[in-house]
Amino acid sequence: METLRTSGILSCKLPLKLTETPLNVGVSRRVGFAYLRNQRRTNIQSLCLTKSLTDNSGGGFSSSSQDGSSIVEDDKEEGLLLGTERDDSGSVVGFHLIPQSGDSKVIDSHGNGANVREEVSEDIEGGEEPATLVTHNIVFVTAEAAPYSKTGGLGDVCGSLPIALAARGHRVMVVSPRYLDGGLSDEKFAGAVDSKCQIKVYCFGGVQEVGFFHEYKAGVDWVFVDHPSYHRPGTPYGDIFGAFGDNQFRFTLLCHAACEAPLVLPLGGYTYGEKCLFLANDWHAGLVPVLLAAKYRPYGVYKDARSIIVIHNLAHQGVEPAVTYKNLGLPPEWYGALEWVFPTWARTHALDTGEAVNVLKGAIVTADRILTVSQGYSWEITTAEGGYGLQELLSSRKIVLNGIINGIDVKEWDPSSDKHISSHYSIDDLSGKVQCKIGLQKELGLPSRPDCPLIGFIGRLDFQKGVDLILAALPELLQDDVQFVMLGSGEKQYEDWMRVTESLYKDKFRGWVGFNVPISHRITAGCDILLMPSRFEPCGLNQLYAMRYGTIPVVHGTGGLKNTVVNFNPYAREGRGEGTGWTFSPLTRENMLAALRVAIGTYMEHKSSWEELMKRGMERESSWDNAAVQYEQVFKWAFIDPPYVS
Ligand SMILES: Nc1ncnc2c1ncn2[C@@H]1O[C@H](COP(=O)(O)OP(=O)(O)O[C@H]2O[C@H](CO)[C@@H](O)[C@H](O)[C@H]2O)[C@@H](O)[C@H]1O
Repeated sequence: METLRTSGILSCKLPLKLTETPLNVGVSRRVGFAYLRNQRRTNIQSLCLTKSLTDNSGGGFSSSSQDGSSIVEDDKEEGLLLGTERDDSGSVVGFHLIPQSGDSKVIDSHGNGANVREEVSEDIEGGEEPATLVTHNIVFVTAEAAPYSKTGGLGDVCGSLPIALAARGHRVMVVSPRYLDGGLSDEKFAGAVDSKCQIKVYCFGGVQEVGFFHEYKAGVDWVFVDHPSYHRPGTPYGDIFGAFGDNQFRFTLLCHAACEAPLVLPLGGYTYGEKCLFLANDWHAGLVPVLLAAKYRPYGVYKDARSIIVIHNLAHQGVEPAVTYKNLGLPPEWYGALEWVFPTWARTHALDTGEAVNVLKGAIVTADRILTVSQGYSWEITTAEGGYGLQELLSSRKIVLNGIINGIDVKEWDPSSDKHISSHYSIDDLSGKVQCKIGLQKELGLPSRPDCPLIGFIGRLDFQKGVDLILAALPELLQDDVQFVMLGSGEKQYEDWMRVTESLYKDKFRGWVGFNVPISHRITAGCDILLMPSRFEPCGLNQLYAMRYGTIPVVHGTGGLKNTVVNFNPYAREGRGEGTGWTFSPLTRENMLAALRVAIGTYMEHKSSWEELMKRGMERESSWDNAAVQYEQVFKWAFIDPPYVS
């Protein structure tokens, strides 16, 4: 089958700088200790020549070895203790360098400076604990990455987690489409230059020429896959007429391109090589683990790579009619991996056999590990209520299923420096918050009333976010002396409802239909309460932003909301109180109204409790640092096991 060729290598127009290191299989497998040392010297020398690296600070530096993991090297020959880390099958999965003393440093392959990385100690049979630094070549594959593209939380995560991992010494690439819509947003891609490297992707009955653009920023290689199908008005997924009909094609291209990128792109002079760790995000990237198993490993490529499917939202699985399987560039015998049969009740007519392909299912049965964005959600997806039909499959892989709560970009979301808000404030001086509230009321044309409780909602207007509950409860809620602002876009019925409600409650309600990041910051800062009645919420970011801005979340106790918002208890800790918001459950209009009314009552009548609530939320550690450490643990587990599909 044509698609089995790793055609990208052959058709890459840019001559690779590292011609002495063939991009073939088994580089890492043949690596013996002596070979490795020599090879590393060669690499480091050429790295120094290419990039004029200097490291005068002592300690050491690292190179990215051709096979993947970075090796921290002491610059004194006699100080070097290097050991290979092997898995059960004897494959090299990492390298240990144990410096004799002093700090170890990691220099990224772009030579843009040294990153001092926390040392990770490993127990070695009860004796002294030498430091072990194992870093990885990580390839994020995602349909969106902020600030280049963002329609929701996926963009936020894939725009900030890679930076956090790069700062910890990993070599990180993010592969995402180069969306151009002919408007102002195209400027976001202005810093990405054409790599002049093109590959051929064999799929959908033909051959597609795909290019790569590249920008190195914040320690990360941002790689944008270029193809005419990404150049059109609308969001990454659709336009005013709905979802694009060719999304399966567009994201198939993304996955094929992402699998080739580490092999063909000499970023900063070096390819990432075969020993990568792919983080495939949601169904759009779900073909990556399948391609590794079906297209590459049978031909000896990516034998030592690992893949993790990161599920941000199980409700979207990339399901299309079974006949489309032949378009995906996969060998026919792998059909079973994607095979999906709808239950009888879900079929549309008597002749509907219910046969389909499900890309996310393919990822779940081929990825080495599965991650979700909170512990709560990692359990929910194994249940009939939260599994969207995949619960049994996910349960069968429970042993490799973990949840890690998302972090947030604490620089972008910082009330003491946020460029989008009218006044700055911090936990030590909250006075600016009321200015933000007044500013928001003015901007939206609401009466300027600093004492009136202002409730906000930000998010997609759809079933997941529980907008129907807000719609059902608002007429009653607006009987009280409150103001309510909503920012969102999505289902037309809700957008229309927002417009009508605004005209009915001119002094109390404002609905901003659309996607507007600066306004989302101003609502987060200006409101007193943020409402999130999500039916399910894998993690949720808005409640994290809200807490950081001293805005109290009132949320349905589900998934990541339950894991991140601690219910307010004024009597805990000998009357000093604890909690950062309110969680209600089960999800009913009455429960939501009751929780809101308790929150409003506390705001009106217990000012000091309210301030304590605000401060506890603002103090909460939400940076990516914690999450990045947990991700590293999962990476480690991924490399301990042999590839799930070899
Ligand atoms: N109209 C608008 N204008 C401006 N900004 C808007 C907006 N509507 C939404 N946003 C922003 O988009 C992001 C949405 O974050 P969510 O966590 O709600 O993610 P979402 O449901 O998209 O993603 C999924 O992935 C994320 C990441 O893993 C999970 O947190 C989440 O639970 C899961 O459903 C936030 O930054 C929010 O401020």
